[in-house]
Amino acid sequence: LLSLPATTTIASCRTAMELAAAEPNTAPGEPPRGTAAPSFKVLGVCGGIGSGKSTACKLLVSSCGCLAHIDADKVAHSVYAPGSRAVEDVAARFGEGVLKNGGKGDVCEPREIDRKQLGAIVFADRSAMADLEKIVWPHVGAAIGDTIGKLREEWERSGGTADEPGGRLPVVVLEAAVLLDAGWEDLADGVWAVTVPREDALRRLIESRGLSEAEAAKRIDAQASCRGIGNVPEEVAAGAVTGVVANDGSLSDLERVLRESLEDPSFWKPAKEPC
Ligand SMILES: CC(C)(COP(=O)(O)OP(=O)(O)OC[C@H]1O[C@@H](n2cnc3c(N)ncnc32)[C@H](O)[C@@H]1O)[C@@H](O)C(=O)NCCC(=O)NCCS
Ligand SMILES: Nc1ncnc2c1ncn2[C@@H]1O[C@H](COP(=O)(O)OP(=O)(O)OP(=O)(O)O)[C@@H](O)[C@H]1O
Repeated sequence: LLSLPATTTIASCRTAMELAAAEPNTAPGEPPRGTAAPSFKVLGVCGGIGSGKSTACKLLVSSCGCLAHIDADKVAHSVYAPGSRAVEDVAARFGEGVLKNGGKGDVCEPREIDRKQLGAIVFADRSAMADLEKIVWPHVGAAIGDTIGKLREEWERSGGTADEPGGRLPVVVLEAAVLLDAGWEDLADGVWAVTVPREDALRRLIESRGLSEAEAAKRIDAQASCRGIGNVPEEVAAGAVTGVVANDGSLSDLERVLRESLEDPSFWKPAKEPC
């Protein structure tokens, strides 16, 4: 049986077959014409806070038939498993104050990170965040690689086709704001940046997260120096970002753009020549 971490979502809404049947020019049982299918692919999705990355990734699975969604934020949280090596490395760098109960709990209890305390330090100090990233990213990258490997194995074991009932497009969606800075684009066959006008991101963060305008602005600005967030045109020109998804309309506009993008070969890295 496939055992995947709780950080992976495999949904079962519309199947690739249903999608294919809904496509006017596609024979039932075939993936929609021109999509990245049939070969197994990883789609990296980056973008700033409030741009709509999570919303887009959920739609890619629930409405567009992609296989699974890996959320790097959740993977990072799982790296701080109580008592893990990462917990001790973080405590050694940032002090016992970033541990629950200041690290002074029952000696038999595994030591746990207090993410709120840690966040208060690193979101206010870019060089502290860089130190944290150095500790955490290698664990996150390895866990993501393992999960992709398991999904690929499972896909291949199932016959590697999208044309069975319940079959889905063999596309694993990897959501990570820091995808490019962390160097995880090598895991992906395409990298999309979700973009939104600043005033829309502000409004969405104020409405959906209850942040004040000043807090929302601070969080948006804190990510402005991240690759694939503050410099999307440059990353497109360099070929690191293969597609831009403008999330400046309604949710149904977003869904339509995602479907079109999945089918557009120019939104993917060029296929590698066989050796
Ligand atoms: C600082 C931590 C403990 C705060 O945890 P908390 O649960 O309070 O916040 P959460 O993880 O949900 O992050 C809040 C927002 O900040 C963004 N964010 C988190 N880390 C980073 C980072 N290094 N650079 C830019 N944005 C980041 C997230 O994408 C999210 O939009 C946590 O974010 C963390 O460990 N960050 C470092 C690891 C990392 O880079 N994670 C991001 C993807 S792997
Ligand atoms: N096209 C849209 N129309 C209306 N609301 C939207 C749209 N896209 C996203 N939203 C809403 O905006 C809010 C932020 O979206 P979402 O959580 O997907 O952003 P995010 O980029 O994943 O943020 P974070 O980096 O914090 O995870 C959510 O409440 C979401 O429902």
